[in-house]
Amino acid sequence: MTGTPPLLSVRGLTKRFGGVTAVDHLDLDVPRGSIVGLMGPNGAGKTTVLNMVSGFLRADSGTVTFDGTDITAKPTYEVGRLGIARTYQNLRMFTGLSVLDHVLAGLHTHRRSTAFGAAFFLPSERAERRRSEDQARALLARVGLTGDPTVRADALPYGEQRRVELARALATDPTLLLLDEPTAGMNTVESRHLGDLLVELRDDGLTLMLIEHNIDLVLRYCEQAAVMDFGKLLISGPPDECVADQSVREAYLGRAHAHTDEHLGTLREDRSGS
Ligand SMILES: Nc1ncnc2c1ncn2[C@@H]1O[C@H](COP(=O)(O)OP(=O)(O)OP(=O)(O)O)[C@@H](O)[C@H]1O
Repeated sequence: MTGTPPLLSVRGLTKRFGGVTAVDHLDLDVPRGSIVGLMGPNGAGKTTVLNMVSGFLRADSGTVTFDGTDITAKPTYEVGRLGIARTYQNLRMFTGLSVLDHVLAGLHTHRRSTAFGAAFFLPSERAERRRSEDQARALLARVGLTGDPTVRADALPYGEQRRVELARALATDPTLLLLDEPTAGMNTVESRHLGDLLVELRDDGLTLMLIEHNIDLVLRYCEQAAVMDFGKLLISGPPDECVADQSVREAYLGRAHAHTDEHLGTLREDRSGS
């Protein structure tokens, strides 16, 4: 990987909300074909970074470069078209929509059908629809969802809804996948299955950046970690080195407890009081 430019490169990225500097001159690289774990205590600025990279939020300053293209000011749909997909911390299932339809919605951007063809249900449209459904079913199988795809997505257990979201994101055929707490609400076994799936996706050529609080998963599945605190990058590098770093321990545990290991199973320290 050395010598290859990173797939995603963030430089001096800054976002303020009123008096809060959510992201503060952040520099971050995501190497091609890697899984990068973005960590940090609650409120550190991680989701705001994902929001800026994916075009949901406009940066106050700094740049985001994706595959050699400056995407800093690009809107979400254009960022998506260039090959970045994301999932959300809070699930966004459409009420009443089936599992299959969620994935078809992701595939939609790649379908070549026309409004005219769809309206008159031309044979080519029927064939296209069948192809899309086959593709959607294959994607669902890929993420480990083998049940009836015609059931309502919002009726599925939480962990399975996360998988639907992943299938929807994969349906857009991304180069870079951004995942905001993909294992939230999953037990250890489900989390590890998801981690194994992420490695398979990486092996298939995808690059992934995930916000993850579970240190076990970051150590197990990520080649690189980046830890934020108060909007700034504390450290980036091999996950074991990041976790062992004193500043990281202090950020999570508070200075007084930085010498203890007791909370490092899941690094999640809520400083917001919420
Ligand atoms: N739309 C917004 N308006 C105002 N403040 C915001 C907004 N979004 C984020 N913030 C603030 O910016 C800071 C960083 O928030 P962000 O959600 O990016 O943190 P995070 O590291 O993702 O936290 P968590 O792990 O809890 O999801 C926090 O202080 C948060 O309250």
